[in-house]
Amino acid sequence: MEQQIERIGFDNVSMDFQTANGPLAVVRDMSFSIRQGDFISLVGPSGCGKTTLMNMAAGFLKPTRGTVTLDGKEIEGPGPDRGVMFQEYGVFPWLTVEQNIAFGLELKANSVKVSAAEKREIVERYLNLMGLADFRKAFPKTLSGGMRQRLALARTYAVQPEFVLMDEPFGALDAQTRSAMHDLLLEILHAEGKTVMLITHSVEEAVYLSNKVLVISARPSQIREVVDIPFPYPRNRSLQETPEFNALRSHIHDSVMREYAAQEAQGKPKATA
Ligand SMILES: Nc1ncnc2c1ncn2[C@@H]1O[C@H](COP(=O)(O)OP(=O)(O)OP(=O)(O)O)[C@@H](O)[C@H]1O
Repeated sequence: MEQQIERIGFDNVSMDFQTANGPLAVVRDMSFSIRQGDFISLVGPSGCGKTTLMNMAAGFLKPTRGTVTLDGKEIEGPGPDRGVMFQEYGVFPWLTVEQNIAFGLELKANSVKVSAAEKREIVERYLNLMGLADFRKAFPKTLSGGMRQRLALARTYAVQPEFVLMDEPFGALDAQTRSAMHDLLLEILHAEGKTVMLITHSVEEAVYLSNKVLVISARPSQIREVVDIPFPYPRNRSLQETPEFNALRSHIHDSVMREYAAQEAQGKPKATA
């Protein structure tokens, strides 16, 4: 079964940061697998190390101990196989909408041959898919928040990464736009079959989008719970009205709140770096 193949593996991973107040143990002995086709969400208290874990998968950070692997090989750095989308830095303000989408392709062209015609076709495809075709010459500052987010998604997707790593990508959006982005994302994933790692503070978002939710504990973080989300794809909004959805949501919510309380009890994070 495709679903069972491990693609990204965290094997006994620990991360300590050196801070002005001494070493800070952020991640401790964490092991988990992201399998082909998974949509896996990480939820947990603020500052517990979710971004740190994503940065390791992206290849921006190496663990202090343990290994993070891609198809069994240790991850040594970033690559076009992993598209990363952050909340704030998804788009370049000095490039137009179409230039932003094309940007990743320029980088990719260094490693994989992409012809000019192919590039145009990919840019067109994502302009249309994201409803941005009429804004191709616009600069990001003239777009709404939702449009900018769609642009960021288009840019990440245009490179056609196998993995999409997203850190709170919808955090700044209003509820309606956020909800529309969820459905757009599910639609694209259904069409293109990607493997996704999402960090979110919204338990509802995690349950709606994922097939697996990892509840991360207070620091030094470990996996408190792995919750399988059994709803088949494609999903739609009516799922959120079901008792099964609500039961999972409140279970995960309670679990996260316990970790928030545990982290509060440890005192405020000492690191300011
Ligand atoms: N380069 C660094 N040097 C020192 N400390 C760091 C560094 N990067 C992160 N930290 C600390 O590690 C902890 C975990 O940070 P991280 O950003 O991974 O948490 P998070 O779970 O993503 O938080 P949030 O949900 O608030 O975004 C924090 O206390 C942070 O201050």
